[in-house]
Amino acid sequence: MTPAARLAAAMELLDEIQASPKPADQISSLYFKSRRYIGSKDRRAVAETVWRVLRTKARIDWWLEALDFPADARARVLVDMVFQGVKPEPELFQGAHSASPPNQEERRLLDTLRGKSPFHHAMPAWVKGEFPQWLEPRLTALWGERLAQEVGAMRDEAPLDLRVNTLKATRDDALIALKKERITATPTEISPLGLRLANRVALVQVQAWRDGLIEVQDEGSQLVALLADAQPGMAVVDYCAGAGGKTLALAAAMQNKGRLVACDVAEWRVDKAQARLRRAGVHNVTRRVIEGESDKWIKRSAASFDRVLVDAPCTGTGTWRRNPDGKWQLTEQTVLELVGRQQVILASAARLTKPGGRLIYATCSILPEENEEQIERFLSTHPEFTVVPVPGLWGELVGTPCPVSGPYLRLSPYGHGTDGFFAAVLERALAAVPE
Ligand SMILES: C[S@@+](CC[C@H](N)C(=O)[O-])C[C@H]1O[C@@H](n2cnc3c(N)ncnc32)[C@H](O)[C@@H]1O
Repeated sequence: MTPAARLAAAMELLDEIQASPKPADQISSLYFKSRRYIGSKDRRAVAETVWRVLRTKARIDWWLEALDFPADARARVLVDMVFQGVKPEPELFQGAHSASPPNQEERRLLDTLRGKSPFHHAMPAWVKGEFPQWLEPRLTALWGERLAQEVGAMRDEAPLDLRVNTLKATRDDALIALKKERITATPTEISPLGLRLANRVALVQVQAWRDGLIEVQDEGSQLVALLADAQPGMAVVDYCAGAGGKTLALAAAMQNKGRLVACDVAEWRVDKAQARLRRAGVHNVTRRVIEGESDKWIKRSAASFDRVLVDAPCTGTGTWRRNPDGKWQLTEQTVLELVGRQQVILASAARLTKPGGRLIYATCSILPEENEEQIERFLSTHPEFTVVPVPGLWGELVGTPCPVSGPYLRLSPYGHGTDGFFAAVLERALAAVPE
């Protein structure tokens, strides 16, 4: 592809992303799947432009509005181009599959912006920080003076983290295997099982991944799984298992011994877990599609699990580094709906916990209403559960210096270099609690 064709493709893909309510990565993979002639280098270059525009959309739109210019995909890519210091030379708009050359208005826009910093002192915090305006009061209440740094870190691209599959390798084994394939990785600081890659790689081509020595998992997610303290021989349920990211980690902690049930309402997600489990050499997992809270299996299995992990559906506000488009689709109404669903899911899953067993609630959200407030509400209606403070568990279960001092695990890209995560560990009383 010529640079001109790449530019045109970026405009086209961005346009498709903006026209669809589906996540950007889904639209992007459909786009490239239906254009097999686009090679991997070109794909990477086009995606890089599109993702950069999504990451800096508020800033770009602020400039477009200030200059009285309609904000569409083409204008956004042109503004990004000028902020990248690329001159709109005629070759960039010539030849097969190129976009049309900038018209007079567009030329004026590009001339005005040339050499300017993308940041302007008059930009409000939500524009500089690239988050929806309606979230500003909540994020300010959450982070106060740290707001700019916290949201700044959420704008950056996330690193690629791997979890070492202890069923097949130690962290040192995995490091050596990766080195043999000329892949540079460094041990993560908080998770004892994590490796962070210096550069993005296509893992399907990596033998260590194909052999199941490593799996993609954010460091924060690894820590949540470790806090669940799933042990060999236990009965464990991963209640919102999805495609099995945490199931795999739980199975490794259990050394393949005991019973691990991975359930979810979405059959297609549970199906996706199968190949991952096989690759990882996991054989103590039963996958189960449930109908929802009224599923008969839940009733039948009441009070029969030592560990119940609820990795609840959430706003994903902790994963903005990976899904920069998600934040622009989030509404207050969605938050409200999710909080309601989480409440119902948590109460339903709690029934599965044995007396003396533990219920672990986690989200990849940073919002207190999905996290601390959710737990407080649950505890007020479930007196048989109490909080087990994370710092007291950390030494034995994780072993690195504990990153939090409060009762819950709360991680953020700025504070910990992980995705934003929350986890609470609750324990069910051995005997019934009097009313
Ligand atoms: C955050 S994702 C889980 C990610 C997964 N645990 C992992 O580590 O890869 C939340 C999951 O909850 C599932 N879910 C949504 N509503 C549910 C319900 N009522 N009961 C069980 N699972 C549900 C979704 O299908 C989704 O897979």
